[in-house]
Amino acid sequence: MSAPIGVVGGGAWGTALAQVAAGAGHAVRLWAREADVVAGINDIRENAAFLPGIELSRAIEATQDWSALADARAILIVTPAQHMRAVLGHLRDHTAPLILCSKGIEAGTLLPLHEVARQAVPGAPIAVLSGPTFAHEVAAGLPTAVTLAAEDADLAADLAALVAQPTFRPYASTDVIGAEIGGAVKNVLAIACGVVDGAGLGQNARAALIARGFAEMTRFGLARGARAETLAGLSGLGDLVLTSSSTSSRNFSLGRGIGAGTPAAALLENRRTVAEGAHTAPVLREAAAQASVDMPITEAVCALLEGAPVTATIDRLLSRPLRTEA
Ligand SMILES: NC(=O)c1ccc[n+]([C@@H]2O[C@H](COP(=O)([O-])OP(=O)(O)OC[C@H]3O[C@@H](n4cnc5c(N)ncnc54)[C@H](O)[C@@H]3O)[C@@H](O)[C@H]2O)c1
Ligand SMILES: O=P(O)(O)OC[C@H](O)CO
Repeated sequence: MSAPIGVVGGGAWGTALAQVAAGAGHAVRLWAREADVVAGINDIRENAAFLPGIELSRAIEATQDWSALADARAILIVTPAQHMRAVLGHLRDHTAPLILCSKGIEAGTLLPLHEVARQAVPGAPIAVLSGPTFAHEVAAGLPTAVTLAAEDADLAADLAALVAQPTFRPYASTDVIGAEIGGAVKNVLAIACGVVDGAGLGQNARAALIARGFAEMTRFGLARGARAETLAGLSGLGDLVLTSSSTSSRNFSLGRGIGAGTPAAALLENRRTVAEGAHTAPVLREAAAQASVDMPITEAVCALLEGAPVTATIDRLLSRPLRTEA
């Protein structure tokens, strides 16, 4: 039997990716933080806390023991972005490739996650997997495609082949920063689209916001070294289209609640699942200021998360001076 695939993170996405890896024929070791998640996966083949209703493969063994990942041939990292550095501290001496599947930018350092991983696990090759992927659809075997990026083109192709299934098609890329920026920024834009929906501003407004949001993602991405074609691909525009129009998105739903008049603080209090856009927005605003990139939609989302009134925030966005589209 070949070496197992490791997965770190027993939330919805880590569990769905464990199911994908098992479906691709691998033994899978899934490290989860919660004892109830580990017990549920091993005993009744279900992650009732984060991915209820999906029968999980017997090839998945859940654990809270870091040493169970020692012989993994590759490890998928799927914790919330702001916890990634702390979690990777447990893997410091690993040399197997790490595939980062989380979406965000580290607060404080403003580093993209692949640079966090490079610092935290210096001996491991780093790759990024990102794209339009609602966990429950992927776990149910519905089809999608993702970007799998590594600086080394051969590594990207090898890792893509390792996790591919007919219903899970990774497209290899060498644009690591591009794959990361699309996923991080779309979560913030999804909150904005949810606000438009919750406030009843109509479908034209949402389409305009998606287009101007994509312009914002592109400006920021290009300033940080991303390639335009990656931003227009699966991990950028593809994921933006998905998340900005569906209540299956935690970020869109958060925005919808804000738009309908519930304070952001109340919506964020005591949640067990993560809406990454709420954590990414202030970090993105700071990173954009540092790069001298204008991101008015991101600024509006930050204001709403900080408690600004919905109508006044939308009015401010709509009354910006007219400009050219390019
Ligand atoms: N759910 C999806 O459909 C999906 C798809 C693609 C990418 N992602 C990304 O994957 C990442 C994980 O999201 P998810 O949906 O699996 O999470 P989730 O909302 O289902 O679960 C929350 C996760 O956070 C973990 N957590 C909470 N506090 C923690 C701490 N202090 N240290 C370490 N871990 C902690 C929990 O153990 C749990 O795994 C996010 O960056 C998300 O944007 C999610
Ligand atoms: O539920 P969301 O908003 O975190 O979105 C999940 C994934 O990122 C979609 O690709």
